[in-house]
Amino acid sequence: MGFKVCLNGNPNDNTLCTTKFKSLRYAYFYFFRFIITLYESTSLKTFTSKGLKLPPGPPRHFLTGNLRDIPLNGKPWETYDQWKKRFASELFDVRGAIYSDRFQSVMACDLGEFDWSLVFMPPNETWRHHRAMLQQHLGKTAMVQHQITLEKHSKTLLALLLRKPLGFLEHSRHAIGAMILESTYGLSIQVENDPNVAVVERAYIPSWFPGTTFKQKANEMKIHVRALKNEPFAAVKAALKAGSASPSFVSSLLESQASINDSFNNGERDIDEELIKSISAIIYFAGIDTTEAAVQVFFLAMILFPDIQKAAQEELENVIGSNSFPTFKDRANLPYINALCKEVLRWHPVAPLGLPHVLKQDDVIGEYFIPKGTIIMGNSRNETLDVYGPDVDAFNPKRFLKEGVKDPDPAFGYGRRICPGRYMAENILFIIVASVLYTFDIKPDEKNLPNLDDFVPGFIS
Ligand code: HEM
Repeated sequence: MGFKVCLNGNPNDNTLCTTKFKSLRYAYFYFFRFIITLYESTSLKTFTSKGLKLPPGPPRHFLTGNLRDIPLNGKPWETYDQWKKRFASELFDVRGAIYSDRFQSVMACDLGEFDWSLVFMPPNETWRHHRAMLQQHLGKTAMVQHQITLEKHSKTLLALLLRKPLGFLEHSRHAIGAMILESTYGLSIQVENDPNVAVVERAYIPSWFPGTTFKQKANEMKIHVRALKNEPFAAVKAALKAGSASPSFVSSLLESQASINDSFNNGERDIDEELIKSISAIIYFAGIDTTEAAVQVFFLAMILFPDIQKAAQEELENVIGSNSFPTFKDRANLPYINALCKEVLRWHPVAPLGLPHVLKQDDVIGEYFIPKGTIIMGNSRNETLDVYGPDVDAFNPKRFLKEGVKDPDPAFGYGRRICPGRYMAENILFIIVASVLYTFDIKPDEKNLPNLDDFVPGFIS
């Protein structure tokens, strides 16, 4: 398993590197960095006296540590891959109990009031409880109950594509959002100007807005995040009261609140409204950008590899014929389409460096000392390339048709933090891929061919 031991154990460094510091902010930064350097040199003495050393890594600079080594442009996963070849080890699974913490993002948790989100929670009782609840809704067996909704919105996508093919990016986001919102809240999503879609979409930080200050952004985020949690939830409550609620995760939780309270931990931990709001809101928040990006990778691959597109269309035609649309019932008979979906996740994992895990307590691996607070990032991009043989850069679904080939699981993260929405994501990807390829040919704009170097680095690439 590949991973990157991140630098100097200061969880704030990654946050700092993406923020533009000016004048006074620089002064604050260097002052605190100086204090941290002093602190680190003291703790360094403690473990070097025991014959231990820090894991190998790029040499650190005075005051800035390894901050300047973090590549901000290009393809950072390639730099981390070079580091991994020298520094790799096994951590997330075997030592998952201590390598599953998160760093507390001040912007998201304190200023943006995102501390209810399980993505940022430390791995405590509350986090375990939230994950167990999500499992009921997003686990492998729970998927059957969402498939009708997913099929319905895949057809909405086809209708939108027929009307305006060049809007394929916005149509895909709309369809994925509708699938997630309808299965979670039972809300019927309008094709245009849906009020619930507008509410949840606004919860994304408006970082593009020129002149927006850090504080303004945080205040705005707070308002939209509260709306994301409260408004779709309030709509379900109102529908339940009026007797018009469609079955959904939220409605079933609200209806069975009392009985669930008795069965969970013998009633020690309540399923209150706050909990229902938090776990349902995180589904949209964590699921939309990631799944949308995977669908974008699919479109890109189909443009670049027309022979693969053709092979997939032939399978669909042979299995489904010409009088119907693909459904989940066809899935078992569509091995090439299933393999193509896996190849989308492997070829360009949309979260190429996963989400940072943080070490909860000091640890020793061999002769190395890993200080508490060290950030560990799985190099998922590298993981999904490494194990699949020499033609790793090629988009080749056939690799997944061979016996015993591993699924591209690192695309969904690691250990105890592995993405709880992965089955939902795979289901959405399948129905979109099958429906779109069955109905349309995807062709590039010859004058404006996409370039593989145009992938933008970031949590989602
Ligand atoms: C192709 C689509 C998706 C990809 C590639 C993806 C990938 C990831 C990754 C890499 C992580 C971090 C795991 C770690 O820390 O090791 C994560 C976490 C998470 N994902 Fe996904 N995800 C996808 C779709 C979804 C969907 C559809 C949902 C919800 C329905 C979802 C919900 C979550 C949540 C709640 C977490 C936080 C888990 C925790 O911190 O304990 N994801 N995902």
